[in-house]
Order: sequence, then structure tokens, then C-alpha cells
Amino acid sequence: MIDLPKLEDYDVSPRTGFLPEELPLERLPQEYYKPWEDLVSVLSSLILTKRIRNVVDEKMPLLKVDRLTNDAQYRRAYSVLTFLAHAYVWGVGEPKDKLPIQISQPLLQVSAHLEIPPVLTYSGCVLWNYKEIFKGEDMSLDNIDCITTFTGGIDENWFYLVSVYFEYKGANCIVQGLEALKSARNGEIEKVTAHLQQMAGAIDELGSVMMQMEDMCDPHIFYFRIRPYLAGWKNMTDAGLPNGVIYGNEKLPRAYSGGSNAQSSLIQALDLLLNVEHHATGEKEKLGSSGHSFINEMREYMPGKHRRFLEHLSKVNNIHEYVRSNSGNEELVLSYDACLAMLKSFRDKHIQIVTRYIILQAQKSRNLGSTSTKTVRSGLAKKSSSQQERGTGGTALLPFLKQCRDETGSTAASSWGKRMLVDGMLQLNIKPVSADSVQDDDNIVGLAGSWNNDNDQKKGHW
Ligand code: HEM
Ligand SMILES: N[C@@H](CC(=O)c1ccccc1NC=O)C(=O)O
Repeated sequence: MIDLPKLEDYDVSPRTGFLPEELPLERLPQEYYKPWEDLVSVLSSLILTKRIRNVVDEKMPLLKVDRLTNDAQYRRAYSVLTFLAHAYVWGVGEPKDKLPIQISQPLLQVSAHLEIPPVLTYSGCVLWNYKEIFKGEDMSLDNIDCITTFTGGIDENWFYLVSVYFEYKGANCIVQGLEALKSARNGEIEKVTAHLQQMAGAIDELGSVMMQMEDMCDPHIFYFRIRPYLAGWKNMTDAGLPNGVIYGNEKLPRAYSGGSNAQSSLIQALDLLLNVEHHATGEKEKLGSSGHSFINEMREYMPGKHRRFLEHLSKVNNIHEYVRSNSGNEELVLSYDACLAMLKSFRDKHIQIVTRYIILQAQKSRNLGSTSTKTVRSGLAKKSSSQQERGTGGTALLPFLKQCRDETGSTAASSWGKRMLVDGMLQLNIKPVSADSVQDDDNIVGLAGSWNNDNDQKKGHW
């Protein structure tokens, strides 16, 4: 029997989850990297004055990464370079399909060290991009701020910080889920039930955290001012990058998806712990299917150690089987189905968020016609002839997100659970999601272009 994963072997913390145990580095300490930190400290001004590309071209030196001495420094360098890369590519006006070597060369090196693609990912703008306001105070949304942003505005800060706090609160879900697996191995059914009850409560809290997005992040500002910079350069023909981006003096362009919470290891860990399986959008379970291509592809956009944690988890996650083989124990079954109900409720709430922040904004943009895009950067908000929005991770987002949600419900162990999870949203007094009434025909897709199967990373392309 394969041992259960040890969190410390995979850079996962029982206290902070997938956030680093120690606070991220706010600035590289070496004087040598001062040019990078100075540039990124005025990033919003360089975008505002439309000088980002000229200043990088003329003032940014080509630096080596051999002065970086630990992972915290490599992570800070990765965050700095990916913010600079996206500001350079998306800048203002037409996107640039080539990165200068002073960005691309160090970025390729630090990405290889961290085993993560050389593009802005959830790790670069969320996991490794926050600081405490008052040192020593408890971790809370009242005491954290971002280190780097494109706009320097409250809305963008808050957009990332909600996910930072979501990751912090999610640590307990991982701990409880692993304890439930351990108790199941020891045949301690009461302990399994207790840990699953704790896990259900912890997952419920995640939904509440996510709904705080609307407190300080305005949907219009998000969609028109922030989201365009989060895009990647894969399948982004509509946005003016048909072939991706050339990195420095390389001959072939590279194509990468943009950032997305789908790159959060936390929710994928919860799916694995609860044996929730996702399949390619629009397809039912296929024999031998290795799960959802997009969800699996997003694992390539996680730090190597977190990716391997999920791979290990996928070899030992048998809670569904344990519950099924003890289905006579009603308390156990209810505690498992409660975890699924909370996870499904989370996905329902998320679809509400996506509706307000993308779908309704995209429709508004179409209704306003071309004048609305005059002040909006040409990248992602530009309406393509197919009237398709591009999403950050690259999914046909409503079908994908609804299917993720429905697959969560269909995992329930009991008929009660299935009934609860199908119409349970009403019993839980959770309003049916407005998105269900939104027409799919918009087929608004994820930001960085719909993913495809020829996964560049698989060819070791980065
Ligand atoms: C304005 C806020 C947000 C928007 C517009 C948004 C949009 C999206 C979109 C379009 C996707 C589909 C994949 C892609 O193309 O990127 C997605 C996936 C996902 N998002 Fe969000 N998201 C937001 C915030 C959040 C937050 C705060 C969380 C968690 C706290 C979250 C959790 C997820 C997860 C886990 C997925 C993967 C799909 C799944 O497992 O159900 N999102 N999001
Ligand atoms: N998938 C979202 C964007 C998104 O959620 C996201 C993108 C980059 C980094 C973090 C993100 N999510 C929340 O922090 C979208 O398509 O707009």
C-alpha cells in the first residue's frame, strides 16, 4: 500500500496550505537585481504613460539568475518577470508577439528551476504575491496586500487577495481530508466521519471567502482594466496573437494559457480527496479517460512540487470506496455527501461570480459596440468576429464550469446525497444560479484561448 503523502515533502503546509510557509519575498535583496525591482515598482505608471515597452527595451539590463540563492528568491524573480512579460506583451494598443531577451532569458531560467511555465500563473500573481500589512498580526483579508500589480488599484489587489485568503483557509480542508484517509486505513469509522464533518465545514467557509470578491473588486474594472493583462498567448488569434509569443532569439513562438484559479492546487486536491472526477467538457465518462484535459493541463501550470503532491494523492484517494463499503453507516455517508454538497455549492457560487464578472460584462461590451473598446486595450476585450470572449485558462467557460459543478454532485454516495445535491441547493436555501438562465450560445470561453490537446509542456518545450 502506497504511503499517504507527507505535506512537507511537497512544499504544502498544514497552516498555510499551498501558500509558502514563510511570507513571500517583497523585494530581491541583491543590489544586482535593483533594475528589475525598480521597473516593477512603477509598472502601473509605465502602463499608464504607455512607456512600458520603450523603457524595457532601452533601460532593462540582461541579468543572470545565478545570484539567486533560494526558492523564495526564485519565486520573487518569477513573479517580477512574469508581470513584466505580460505588461510588455499586452501593454497598450496592439499586443507584442515577441519578448525581449532581457525578460525572456532570465524568465526561462527561473521557470525551469521552479518547474512552472514562463507565463503569469496563479502562483506568480496569487501564491507568491502578498505581504502582511501589520507584521505579526493574524492572517486575514484585513491584514494582507499585494506586492505587485499591473494597475496599482484596489480592485486588482483585492482580486488576488481573495484567492490568497482562500488558499490560507483551505489548508484545514487538506489536513482533514488526509486525516480521514488515515483513519479509513486504520478502520476508525467514527474518526473518518468526524474528519469529513470538519472538512465539510471548512469547504463551506471557502465559498463565503470567494463571495467577498464583490466587496472591493468591481466587475467592470475587472473585465476591462485588469483581465486583459491576465491573458496568456495560446489560441489568442482574436486578440492578435495567432502564433503565440517568441521568447528572445528563439526561432519558434511559444503558446501558454494565462492565469486562472484552475491552477490552484487546493480545489484539485479537494476533488481528489473526495474522488470527484471531471471529464472533457461535453463528454460523459470515457473508459480509461484520464480525467478532464483542461483540469489536467492546468496541473502543468502549478509549481512542480504541488503538481507531484496531486499526483501522489491520486494514488491513495479511496474515501469514496471506503464510504461505499460502509454505506450502512448513515452518519459516515451523510458526512461524505455533506463535503460534496459544500463543494458543489462553492462551484454554484463561483458560476454566479463568473456571470457577473465576465458574461454580463462581455454582453455589455457587445451592446456598447466599438465605442466601448476605444479606451479599452485591444487585447481581450476586443470582440472577435465570432463574438467569443477569451478566458484566462482557455475553457468554454459556462459549459465547463457547469459540468465541473454537476460532476461534483454526481459523486454522492447515497441516493439522499444525489437528491440533495441535485435539488439540494433549494433546501440549502441557495438560490438557483442565475447563470443557468444565461444562454450558452454566447459560448464565452476562458481568457487565454481554448486549450487543445497538443500540450506544449508535454514536449518539454519550457
Ligand atoms: C472575478 C473573479 C473570477 C472570475 C471571473 C473567474 C473565472 C473563471 C473562469 C472563466 C474559469 C474557467 C477556467 C478559465 O478559463 O480560466 C474559472 C475556473 C476556476 N475558478 Fe474562477 N474566477 C474568479 C475567481 C475565482 C476565485 C476567487 C476562486 C477561488 C477562490 C475561483 C476558483 C476557480 C476554480 C477552482 C476553477 C476551476 C474550475 C473548477 O474546478 O470548478 N475562481 N474561473
Ligand atoms: N479565470 C478568470 C481569471 C482568474 O480567475 C485568475 C486569473 C489569473 C490569476 C488569478 C485568477 N483568479 C483569481 O485570483 C477569468 O477568466 O477571468
